[in-house]
Amino acid sequence: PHHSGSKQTYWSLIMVVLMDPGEDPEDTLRAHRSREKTFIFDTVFDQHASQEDVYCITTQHLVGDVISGYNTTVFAYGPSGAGKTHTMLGVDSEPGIYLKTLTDLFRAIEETRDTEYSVSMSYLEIYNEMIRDLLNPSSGFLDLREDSRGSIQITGITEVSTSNAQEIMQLLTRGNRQRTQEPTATNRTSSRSHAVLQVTVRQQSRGSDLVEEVHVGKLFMVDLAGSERASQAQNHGKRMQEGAHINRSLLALGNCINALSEKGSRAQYVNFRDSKLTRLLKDALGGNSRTVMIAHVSPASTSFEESRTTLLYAHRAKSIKTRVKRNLLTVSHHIAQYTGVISDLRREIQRLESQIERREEEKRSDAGVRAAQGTPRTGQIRAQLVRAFKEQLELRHSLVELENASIELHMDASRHLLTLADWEHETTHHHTPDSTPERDEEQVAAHADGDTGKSAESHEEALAREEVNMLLAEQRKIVALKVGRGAGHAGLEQRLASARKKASQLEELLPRQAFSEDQREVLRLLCRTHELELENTELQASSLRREHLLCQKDCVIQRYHQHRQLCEHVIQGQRQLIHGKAVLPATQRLGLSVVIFWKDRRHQLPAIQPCPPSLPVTCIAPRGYEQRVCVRSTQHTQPVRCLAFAHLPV
Ligand SMILES: Nc1ncnc2c1ncn2[C@@H]1O[C@H](COP(=O)(O)OP(=O)(O)OP(=O)(O)O)[C@@H](O)[C@H]1O
Repeated sequence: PHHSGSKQTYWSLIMVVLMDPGEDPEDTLRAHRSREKTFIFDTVFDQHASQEDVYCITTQHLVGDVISGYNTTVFAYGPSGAGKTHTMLGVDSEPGIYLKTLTDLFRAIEETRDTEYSVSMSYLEIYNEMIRDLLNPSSGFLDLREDSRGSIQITGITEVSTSNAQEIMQLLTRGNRQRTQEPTATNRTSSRSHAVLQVTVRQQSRGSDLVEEVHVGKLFMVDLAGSERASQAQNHGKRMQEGAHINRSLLALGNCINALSEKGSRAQYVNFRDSKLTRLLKDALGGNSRTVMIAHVSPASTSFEESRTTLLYAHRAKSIKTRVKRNLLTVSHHIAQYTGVISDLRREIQRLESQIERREEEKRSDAGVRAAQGTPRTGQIRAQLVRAFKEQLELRHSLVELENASIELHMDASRHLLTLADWEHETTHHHTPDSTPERDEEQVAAHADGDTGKSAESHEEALAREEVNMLLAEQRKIVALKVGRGAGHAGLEQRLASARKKASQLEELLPRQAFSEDQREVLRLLCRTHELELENTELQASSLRREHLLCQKDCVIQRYHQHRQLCEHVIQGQRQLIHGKAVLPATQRLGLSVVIFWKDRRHQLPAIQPCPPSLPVTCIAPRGYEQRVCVRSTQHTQPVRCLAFAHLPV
């Protein structure tokens, strides 16, 4: 029942009862074999639901999500002729979800001030496992590719930017006319392909001077081809072949839905690669997307089987859990800024060069000042001077790029080290409370033997360490490129210094007497440009350094936080011992319980290692650790309950 008291109708139906048409209510003997089934969904619409009702309840809430940078998907699923295209595209008098969503999206964007948005859309169909651009059908079949981040791209697809709802409806209707439609036994205008309308919303806001934040929200609206039973569809030849393709991709979709809905209870391999449709909907199905599935069924008794399979699919799809995260891209401005400075300077040089040329031509035509013109040698020197200046610019550009790469590498390495530290913290945390003296002794012995504890080290940790080593090696290479590798391998810095020297030598070579005032002016301008460029570069470098410092400070804060947690954990343990809450193993009760911090040389993080209770205690720091506290005691005749040493890093 729906209440139409207000302007908007609210639907509170959530149950579908699928009744078996072959069932005789009088036949009590077959009652227990009834195929009647009840399904519960988030919402159910009956034949009275308007396009507005369906849109408001299923899709409207996704508009805000897309604007905030989330991936969202709506797809219409169901047998042929059940009304999928009607729901998604609709007709001019009753437009469907496509147009209503886009209208709301543009309205929401218009209402938001101070933020820059750009919206683009593409419309494609998957017909017989081939992708066609519905906005530019003459472009042939397009390729589907997965980029390095795992997101799906369609190469060469037309992206249209428009905010006019009318224009969009025209585009979509025109696009839909290009869609492969054929009359079938079940639908006069049956869509023989899957249609996908993709809307991308980019929201740009300047977070700081250096880093720009970009939220990219994607909305997929999918009108699937109708599933059909070959026997009922009575299709032949081409139609049958299409039907087979449609059914195959829908089967692949069904398999994915099955596998995904069973995830969690038991591990399942989800094969998205079986069809273009599932590859395209990968994120929408089980990844980073808020997804709405609108299942369509016909109330006709002749459609009982289709309705049953559709409802079963939809029911399974309901249990799929996706992991949604906001798509945030941070665009580094470092390189852009430096490149900006350099191209400004290039423009300046060009201006100076044309000025020189212009002046020279003016002088050539002016016979009176011919004497003041430089000799051919002067012209050569001047050309060399400009070349030297250009060389300096190129070198500076390369240096800036190297600096940026080095910083990125450093930050990557820091992140890896923090993860490793976390891992170490976790393992220690894990080992300490339930460590037995025997195990502790084994561990220390293993460390003493020079074993770094590789057996205990997980494969992931080994990989992470390898990655850190690679990053550090890369960093060393960059340093070598910058400062050089001894004789014969001059670094960029050295080359820049010699280019500077060369330029000043050339300036010295210019014959002073033959200098016209114009030439002097040109050189003065060149010098000024040099100075400005230097100032600029220095400013950029210092802001880069500042940001790097902030980043480093973040890392340090995080490290201290981890360290504090570790200390709290130790203190808590010791308190428990003091108050007698924790029971020590018999051997330990008579011995010395010592907690020692070792300082990790590589990333300056403390590692906690309980010592064996047997006395005397000799602590050997594991390889890679710097020993900060060493406890040696032979004095304990009395049982010592607890001693704790905590050596905090400076
Ligand atoms: N709720 C509705 N109100 C009015 N007409 C409808 C409704 N649903 C469907 N129709 C009409 O029924 C016919 C079939 O619907 P539609 O083409 O949307 O089905 P479909 O599921 O997309 O089929 P196929 O998978 O074969 O493409 C169309 O003429 C459509 O206008």
